Amino acid sequence: MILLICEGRGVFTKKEFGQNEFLLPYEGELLEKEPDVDDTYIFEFTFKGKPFWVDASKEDGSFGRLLNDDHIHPNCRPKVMEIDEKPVICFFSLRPLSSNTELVYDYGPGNIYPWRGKFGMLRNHQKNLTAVYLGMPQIL
Ligand SMILES: C[S@@+](CC[C@H](N)C(=O)[O-])C[C@H]1O[C@@H](n2cnc3c(N)ncnc32)[C@H](O)[C@@H]1O
Repeated sequence: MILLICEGRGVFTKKEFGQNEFLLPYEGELLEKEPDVDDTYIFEFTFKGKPFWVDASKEDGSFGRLLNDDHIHPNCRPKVMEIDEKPVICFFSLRPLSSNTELVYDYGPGNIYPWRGKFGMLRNHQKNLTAVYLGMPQIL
């Protein structure tokens, strides 16, 4: 995990991945009712026609909750998997990824993401320049 100037924390690969490879899960509390908390770390999805939410607001040391948004050049995507009859959100690579690549996915449509303006575009082209190391990165 690395701290970025604009986005806060971000998750980077520490090895190569092939296309469509499993990367990591989005861990948190699985809920069948919309939680009444700040939605920063809430992942909403449908499974078997029903709405679900994963509440990852707890700082539990997991990485899935720390992936940033890039709706223009996402390099991974969340997929709803079924494990023990329960839905689990797993991220898969959209293309081969080299080591030291920030994992980013498209948070979805909407005008609710303030960074998707001028500065978001700037970031997409200057990513290498805005990344700074603060502490030890962790291995995925
Ligand atoms: C699920 S968290 C991602 C991890 C977050 N960076 C952190 O440090 O905890 C979502 C939040 O990250 C930030 N974020 C995500 N993608 C971003 C982007 N492309 N540009 C700027 N901020 C972003 C926003 O503050 C957003 O509310």
